[in-house]
Amino acid sequence: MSHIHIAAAIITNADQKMLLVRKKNTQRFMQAGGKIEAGETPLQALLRELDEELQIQPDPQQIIYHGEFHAPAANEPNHTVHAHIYQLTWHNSIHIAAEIEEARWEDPRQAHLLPLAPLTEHFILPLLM
Ligand SMILES: Nc1nc2c([nH]c(=O)n2[C@H]2C[C@H](O)[C@@H](COP(=O)(O)OP(=O)(O)OP(=O)(O)O)O2)c(=O)[nH]1
Repeated sequence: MSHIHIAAAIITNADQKMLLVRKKNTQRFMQAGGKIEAGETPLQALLRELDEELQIQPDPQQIIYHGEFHAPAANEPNHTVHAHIYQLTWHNSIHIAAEIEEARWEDPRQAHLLPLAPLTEHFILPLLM
């Protein structure tokens, strides 16, 4: 079993909805974020991914760290994600990159109705309940 190290974010808006993204050619919704590259801290990786995927540049001082969570990887069989999970609020617009097929603001109580990555289903939603 291989490990994928990622940094990902719980992003909520003024309506208490959470942002879920579905990447191109995949089925499951998950947190914005992605793989941590060599030489990057998890927070640096998060800020880079949020800029790349959503064109947002949140203030690092306003980002809360929840810790590291492990779950089966959504899109890569026989891989586990080791995810550094952060949380922030975002009240402005987002502009999704080509690698994101769909982004939606979802009520956390309704999110279980969507196909979700295991990390989101088993760790993120319980954090928000
Ligand atoms: N971003 C993100 N990835 C997740 C979550 N849950 C989960 O299993 N993953 C998995 C999906 C992928 O197998 C892996 C992230 O890889 P990715 O391909 O999206 O990352 P990346 O943007 O850095 O893209 P690349 O370098 O591979 O092109 O982690 C999640 O909530 N957010």
